[in-house]
Amino acid sequence: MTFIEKLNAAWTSRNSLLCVGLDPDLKKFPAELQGKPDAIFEFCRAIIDATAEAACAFKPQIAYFAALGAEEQLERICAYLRTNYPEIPLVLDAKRGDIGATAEQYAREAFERYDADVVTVSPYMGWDSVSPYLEWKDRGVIVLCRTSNAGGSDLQFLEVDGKPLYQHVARLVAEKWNTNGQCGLVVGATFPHELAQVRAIIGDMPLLVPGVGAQGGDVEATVKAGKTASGTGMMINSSRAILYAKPEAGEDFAAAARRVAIETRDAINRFR
Ligand SMILES: O=C(O)c1cc(=O)[nH]c(=O)n1[C@@H]1O[C@H](COP(=O)(O)O)[C@@H](O)[C@H]1O
Repeated sequence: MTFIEKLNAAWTSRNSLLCVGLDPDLKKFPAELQGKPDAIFEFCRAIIDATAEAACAFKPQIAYFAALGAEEQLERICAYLRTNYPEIPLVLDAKRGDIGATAEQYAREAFERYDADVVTVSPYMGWDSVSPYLEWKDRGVIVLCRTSNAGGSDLQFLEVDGKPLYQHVARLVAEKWNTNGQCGLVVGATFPHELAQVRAIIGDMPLLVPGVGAQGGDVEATVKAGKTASGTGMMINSSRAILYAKPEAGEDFAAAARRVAIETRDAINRFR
């Protein structure tokens, strides 16, 4: 099964467009996990089990693991997802970008070491920096287009031939790079107008849409701007708002995460 087939099946069978981001930050962990040698794995496993019902995808962000030398715990989390939730796409958020020979190694890291379904990459170094990932025909590549952060405008909004650069990226990926139907784009929920522009350019290509929750993106505007005719087309990511949800009476951290994940999924579904 290819990445796109798996994602389409997950959208339909799980009735969800919510991607749960795994950005484990030790400082924010609950007291019971503090000081444990495999706290990152335990935290992520509890979050995965608590939120899987509401998720169409999981997205570990590699920096949170690599910064602590905790890649082995990321390997275990990816293996846990593969074994227990094989139907849920695993998005490795690494935002790679380098010359072809190095990109081959990054692709092996993403698709062999972590066995991810799809990896995020930067388009900045062009075709030969992205093509090594596309050699993995059953896997996916999600290219940064209009990122959720304010500073993304520094380059992505530059006018080139009368159009902003992010629109050139959208067209390039949709028309030239996506020959095997395995590409997607990142567009932030903080830019719904640009999300609609991108959707108009790319047809039904999937979008990773971070920025709801902690970054304040509007769910209604996001869904209306980015959905396809079938009411899918997006993995709408939320990380911190789910991972570090404040427990209500009687809840532990995982129950709080589950409550917020379900609320977020349902809020998204209202506008599909
Ligand atoms: O590629 C991404 O996932 C990404 C792209 C982008 O434009 N903005 C963005 O926030 N992200 C990632 O999405 C997650 C957002 O986390 P929260 O703001 O906590 O929901 C982080 O892991 C970011 O690294």
